[in-house]
Amino acid sequence: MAQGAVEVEGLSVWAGATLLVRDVSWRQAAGERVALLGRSGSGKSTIARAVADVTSPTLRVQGRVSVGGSQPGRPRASLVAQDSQVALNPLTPVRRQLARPLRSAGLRGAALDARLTTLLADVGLDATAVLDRLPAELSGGQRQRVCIALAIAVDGPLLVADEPTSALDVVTRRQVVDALRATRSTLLLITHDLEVAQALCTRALLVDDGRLVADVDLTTLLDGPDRHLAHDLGLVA
Ligand SMILES: Nc1ncnc2c1ncn2[C@@H]1O[C@H](COP(=O)(O)OP(=O)(O)OP(=O)(O)O)[C@@H](O)[C@H]1O
Repeated sequence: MAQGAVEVEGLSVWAGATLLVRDVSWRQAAGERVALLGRSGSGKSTIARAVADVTSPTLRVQGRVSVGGSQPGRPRASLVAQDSQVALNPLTPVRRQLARPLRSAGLRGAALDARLTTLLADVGLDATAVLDRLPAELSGGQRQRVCIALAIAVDGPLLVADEPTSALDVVTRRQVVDALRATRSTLLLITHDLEVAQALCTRALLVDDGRLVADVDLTTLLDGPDRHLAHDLGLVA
């Protein structure tokens, strides 16, 4: 399997006797960016967390998720979660959290510092303003961007981004979109912002009531023959 290629087969997620995700399957080519779209509560985050293998222990996951190039004992995906507060260690300054994956990749000294600066600049942050702060000392939007920088620093074969731009202003949103595009990672993107989806992806998987109901081209979904689907799922007014 090529580095970053994704195969999801028969993925189901249960909360007790309730089926939250029903027998979902798809494939992504290495480097392909795919949007997961659907109305609120349809199961997108649950699918994303199952793919990233960070599902809450109260849920039962069935099915197979393979990511080409993932290493045994290491996460198969980096997750940019909706709640950036949870993703970061509250007691550790940003510098140490971001430096950890870079050190694992062999960076030290001036090369490490330079990478920290460019990583943060790519998400629109000034390194001197954030590196020595704790997550709680940052604004919500700054924290969200640190999470994205962290996911990019990990440089895994797959990036799963759950509403990565929802807390950001228009200018910062554009910077984050550019940073995500620049990673060249395979991306599974969850968003309610169709402009962001279009800026990053050409393909969309549509989710309704825990099922995958369509695998479509985003252009035909928003402006072409599949537009009725976008209406039915509440993606457009
Ligand atoms: N740990 C859990 N235990 C029980 N039910 C859960 C759990 N996590 C999610 N659910 C339920 O699963 C369903 C899907 O939730 P999910 O967060 O995946 O939806 P979503 O499409 O990402 O929604 P949104 O767009 O609002 O973020 C919801 O009905 C939710 O209440």
